[in-house]
Amino acid sequence: MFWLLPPIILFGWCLFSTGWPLYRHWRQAKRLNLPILITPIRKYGRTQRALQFALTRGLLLQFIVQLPFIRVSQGSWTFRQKFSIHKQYGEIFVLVSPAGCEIYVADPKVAKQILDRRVDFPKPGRLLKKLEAFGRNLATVDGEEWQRHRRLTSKAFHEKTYRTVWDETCSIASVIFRGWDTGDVVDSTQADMATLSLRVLVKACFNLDHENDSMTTNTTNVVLLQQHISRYLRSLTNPLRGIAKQEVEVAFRALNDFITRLVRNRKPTASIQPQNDLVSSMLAPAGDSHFVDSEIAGNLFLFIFAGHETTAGALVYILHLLAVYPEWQDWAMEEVDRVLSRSGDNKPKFETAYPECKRLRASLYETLRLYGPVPTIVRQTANADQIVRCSDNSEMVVTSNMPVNINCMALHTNPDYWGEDCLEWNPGRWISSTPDSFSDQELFTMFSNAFFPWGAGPRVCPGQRFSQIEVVAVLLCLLRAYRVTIAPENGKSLAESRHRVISLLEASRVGLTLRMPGSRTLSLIRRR
Ligand code: HEM
Repeated sequence: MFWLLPPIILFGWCLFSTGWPLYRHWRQAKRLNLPILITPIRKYGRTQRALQFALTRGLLLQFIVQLPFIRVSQGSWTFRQKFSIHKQYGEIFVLVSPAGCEIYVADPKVAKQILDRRVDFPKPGRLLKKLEAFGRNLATVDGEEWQRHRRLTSKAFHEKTYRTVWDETCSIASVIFRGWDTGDVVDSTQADMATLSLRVLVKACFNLDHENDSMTTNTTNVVLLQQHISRYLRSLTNPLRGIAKQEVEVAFRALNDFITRLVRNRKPTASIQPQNDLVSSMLAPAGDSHFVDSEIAGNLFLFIFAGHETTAGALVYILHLLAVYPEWQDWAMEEVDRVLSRSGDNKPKFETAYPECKRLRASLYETLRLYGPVPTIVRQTANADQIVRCSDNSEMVVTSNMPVNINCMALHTNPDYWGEDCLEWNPGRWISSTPDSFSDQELFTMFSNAFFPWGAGPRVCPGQRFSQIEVVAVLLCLLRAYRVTIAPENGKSLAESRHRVISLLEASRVGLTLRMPGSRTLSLIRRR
């Protein structure tokens, strides 16, 4: 019988090491007076990895897969489950695991209060430390320090910047689409959109010209820089995904070198010849606030990452969605033709063309609603309890040091706000006139209460307008000359290929941002 002892001890230990913390956290959760969902599976732990393995290989029975605690224990669950868990547990619930308690919020009124109350609900510092390898930056600091970072960086976003974003995007996108127009299939959508958005950022924020500047003399350099960023960021979100340490170090050194050279080149002339861009804004003191070198480096890294990874992701999704839904592509094309015929110019101007592109903006909003790069916005309470008012006017007390996640995916797919077709990609929902009339069409704002792709409140994304202009310019350049379609795969019908693309969209994963696992081949058909 002695042989039974080790497995019994092991089983007892597992039970105790999971059960005891689970019990303590459950007691803590009870104080919140919220619905409780308990999972014995620890986020990022070994059991979660084993579960993920079993789920991806279909090794579990369907009824087990459908258990709520299994549904919230898989990676990227907020994207995959959409509103469904909240439908069962309510718009606000607390998830209890051996690692602790976390509140999930899909109540728009509560989400807005949390994002508005920057001091009561700061960002959880420990999560953001990873983004500080180059120095402290706007996304990783709080309190007065955050105010200083925001003041010094926001000076860089003005109408001239936006005009540069528009012009630069139009010129780069036209070249990319000409390159795609070979009659062949396009399998470089992700790489090309990442390069495009990085080049636009490098021009608009750093005033570096990819053709004339010695730092980014040719396409290869931007592509290389993009690869280093991508490798470095992947290593942050998933250190276990087999990226060799050496490769990460090479990527880190290359990025560090780029940032250091950029600052060194600009420092001597920053005060004599300010260039109105992000680098100038950070080098020039505003009143008595200024940045030290590591903060400049930290912010340059942040803007490189936040400014291109998110927009590139949105572009990849939108191109695939337009290809999957040709009827909405026709609808968007109608607007493009009208905007271009009005301006009578093949080179549409930012000031006149952009405000007219409402259907293109609607297509972006609808894409971000279902495939926004940031599916969850994380906050926590500081050292004091906080009271918030819910949509049903009841009060909720959030205890101190409690993680609070705004579940944007759930907010964006709640049928009460978005209707029964909430899971369909339907850009028309954003336009308030009859679908085929232009005269009185307006972009709907009634959804804005339950729509948080760029966050909200004081920490709302400073690149919101930047990214909208970039995406609209890409779509305008695409649809004025081409139609984008799914390239049928060998031996598959078009319907089957479309179906495969939809499955791929739904297989997206949440890392630092939401990403499709690879892009499918698209093709361009010339319109005229
Ligand atoms: C479709 C494109 C984009 C989306 C969906 C997006 C989304 C977001 C979201 C949700 C946040 C807030 C996170 C939070 O509150 O914790 C954020 C913050 C931020 N974004 Fe964006 N973003 C986009 C493009 C950009 C661009 C183009 C830039 C820069 C040019 C940028 C720079 C930043 C920065 C610096 C922050 C941190 C702000 C702070 O903490 O005060 N983003 N973004």
